[in-house]
Amino acid sequence: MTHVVATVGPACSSEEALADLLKAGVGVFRFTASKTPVDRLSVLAGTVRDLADGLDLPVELVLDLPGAKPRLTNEEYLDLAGVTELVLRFDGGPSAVTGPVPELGVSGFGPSDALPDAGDLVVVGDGEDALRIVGRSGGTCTAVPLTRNVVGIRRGVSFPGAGRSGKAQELTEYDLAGLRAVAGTPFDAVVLSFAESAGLVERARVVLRESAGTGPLPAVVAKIETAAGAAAAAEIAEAADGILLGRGDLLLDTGPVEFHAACRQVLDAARTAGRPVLVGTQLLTSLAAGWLPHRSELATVSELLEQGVAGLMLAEETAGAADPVRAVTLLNELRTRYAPTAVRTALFPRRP
Ligand SMILES: Nc1ncnc2c1ncn2[C@@H]1O[C@H](COP(=O)(O)OP(=O)(O)OP(=O)(O)O)[C@@H](O)[C@H]1O
Ligand SMILES: CC(=O)C(=O)O
Repeated sequence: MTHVVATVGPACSSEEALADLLKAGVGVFRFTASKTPVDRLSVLAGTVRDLADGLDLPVELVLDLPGAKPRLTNEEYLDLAGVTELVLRFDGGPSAVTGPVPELGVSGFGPSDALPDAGDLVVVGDGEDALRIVGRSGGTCTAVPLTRNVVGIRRGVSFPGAGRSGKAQELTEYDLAGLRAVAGTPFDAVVLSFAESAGLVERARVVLRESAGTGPLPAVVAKIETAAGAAAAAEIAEAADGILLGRGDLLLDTGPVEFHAACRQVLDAARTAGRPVLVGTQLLTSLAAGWLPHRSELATVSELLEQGVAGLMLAEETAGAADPVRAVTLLNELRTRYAPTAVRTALFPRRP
């Protein structure tokens, strides 16, 4: 059975909104630790579990750990309309988004990392916005916006051409702290972002085992979202309990031409290893832009349902868009039409 997965965010964090999503067909909630500390997410996850129990509906709860990715540090939205120039500070310090020249801190750059230079492009989030660097002085760049949208909170940033794929990856201090905090929380699974090797999954399991003692372990889901991750999908799928195909970041890394081949590589590897695969990002985002969804999104979602993927994950559609219930309702209707299976099986049965 294909599960409807919803990302929790500002558009759906009230109890009423979460209950509405459960009633509309959400079977799995994803909590992103890139935006909110794990202890607060654990409390919210407990609320969702209680709501589901009260409605007598099954639910699984997934904690998504962000991995190493440069991010903006802003705690407030930044409307790019009317902004002609802004400052990017690569020391990870706080942002100041009000004022004629907004300042955005960027975290995730070490002292030896090469900074972008004049002429380079900075892509914000999944590509909703882009900036062009026009000058650099030490660790600070000036940039001009190429788009006019509203920049969300702590969005990831990427640097096309710089290629993050293949960078040696370790669990970050933040992810390690998240893994240590998971024991005893309601989470059924943790997601490791930017997985590019089986080793990352194995190291995470060791940390989980150390902190869980003899208690049950959450499942470990590897999020594959780089070309290097797709190339290593077979070994990652063997090691992990499930795969999340993160199409948002994947496109930023592969570029548009290799994107489809990389997605296929991941889906094939998960199927061969017999692991559940969730597919996420920009499944029904067009619903927020107009009344009817784009035909290409409808076709992709319906095909993924026919293929029998284990889950389809809404991100911005439920976390940030105006009408999360509408997106979930449509996904549920498509599921009934294209993947009609009455039997619900848990995605992540608890490991001993
Ligand atoms: N506080 C929040 N918590 C979760 N999502 C949020 C929040 N505020 C806004 N959102 C929006 O919800 C969506 C979740 O994005 P996504 O699933 O890509 O998570 P992410 O990987 O943490 O994001 P990013 O693209 O910034 O790396 C985005 O559109 C994001 O802007
Ligand atoms: C979900 C996610 O992180 C992505 O699509 O990149």
